[in-house]
Amino acid sequence: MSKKWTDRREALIKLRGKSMESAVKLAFYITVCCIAFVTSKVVISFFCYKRWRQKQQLVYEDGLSGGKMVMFRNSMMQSFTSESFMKKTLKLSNKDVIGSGGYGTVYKLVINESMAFAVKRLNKGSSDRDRGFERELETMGDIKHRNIVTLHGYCTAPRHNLLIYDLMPNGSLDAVLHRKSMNKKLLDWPARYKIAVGAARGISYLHDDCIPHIIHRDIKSSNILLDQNMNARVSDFGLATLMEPDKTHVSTFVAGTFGYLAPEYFDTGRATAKGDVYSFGVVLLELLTGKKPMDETFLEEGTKLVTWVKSVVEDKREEYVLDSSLECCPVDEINNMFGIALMCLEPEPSRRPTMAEVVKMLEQKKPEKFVNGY
Ligand SMILES: Nc1ncnc2c1ncn2[C@@H]1O[C@H](COP(=O)(O)OP(=O)(O)OP(=O)(O)O)[C@@H](O)[C@H]1O
Repeated sequence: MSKKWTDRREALIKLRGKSMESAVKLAFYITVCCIAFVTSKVVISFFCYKRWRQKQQLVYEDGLSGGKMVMFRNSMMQSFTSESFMKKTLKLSNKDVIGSGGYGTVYKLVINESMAFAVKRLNKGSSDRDRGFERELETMGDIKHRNIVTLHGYCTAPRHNLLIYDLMPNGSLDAVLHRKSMNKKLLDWPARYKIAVGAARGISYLHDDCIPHIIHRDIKSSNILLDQNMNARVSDFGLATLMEPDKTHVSTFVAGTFGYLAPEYFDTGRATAKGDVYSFGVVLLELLTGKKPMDETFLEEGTKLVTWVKSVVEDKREEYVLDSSLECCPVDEINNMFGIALMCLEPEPSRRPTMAEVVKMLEQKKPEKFVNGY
């Protein structure tokens, strides 16, 4: 009797062992199947994305000039080919110049009565850098936001690289604010506030919503362009990175512009999102005072816009530094913007707000009367 029980127990144990073994095998097969399934999905998605990207681009290689033009396809671009576009860009001359900066010259390219672009001709780099240039531009081509100047395509040719942007009919904030020939009346208080909010939204989008996150590195009033409704559009993002000589090392190359650079940048040479916040603070001061960060009178007195405003605001004499054309504007709204500017200009980066926080603070105190809405 007891032997019978022992046999049964052994048989039972063997059976359990076998079923355990098959359960482990089953789990193993299920895991392998799952991994294979996920991997195949990733691979398929990758190839689908590559095909989609190819479809999104119109590529034209010009055998004669050795150039290549890539247009990111969108509804605006459907009606003409890269070939005709390239031919028109090759005809651009001095009479089409609308501006120039540290990276090159900007031309107005008119396609027809209803369509025009801004073409930026960049000084040429090495071929290695050009490959990096193309990769980065493909990323930039994906960025679409109403407060960012759209990049429609690019052209690489042996002697120059071209970037094709939306043309901003009202030029740059710098020109409207500081050039005597421009109509400063366009910039009443609500218009300035709208520009501040729009630019903040654009930069916040680059910092938080783009993957990978983008640090602009050169926020300044000449990189804030104005569309037909005086909405702010941030331009030139990524150019500082594109043009950097060697991205794999910490660079001593100063990518930004004096007067806008955060103090820590001079010590570390590292660009950060908080550095952009500082530069944006300088732009807010420009909007409030109507003065350039490196105004000649500041240089003569051995000071600069930020230092001058900080000392006056500490004494609660904001009206003394305010642009004379803003004197009749609501004091609390103006003080609010001064307060936000000073937070952005904190010497210690960790004490500065993020751009998302700046957007929120600006939106909380919007002026009641806005030009063309928000
Ligand atoms: N998309 C655009 N639409 C209309 N005007 C533009 C456009 N892009 C640039 N501009 C004009 O061309 C000028 C030069 O632009 P660019 O970006 O080359 O130099 P910058 O920003 O002034 O200086 P830096 O190159 O040193 O940053 C701008 O100030 C602006 O007036």
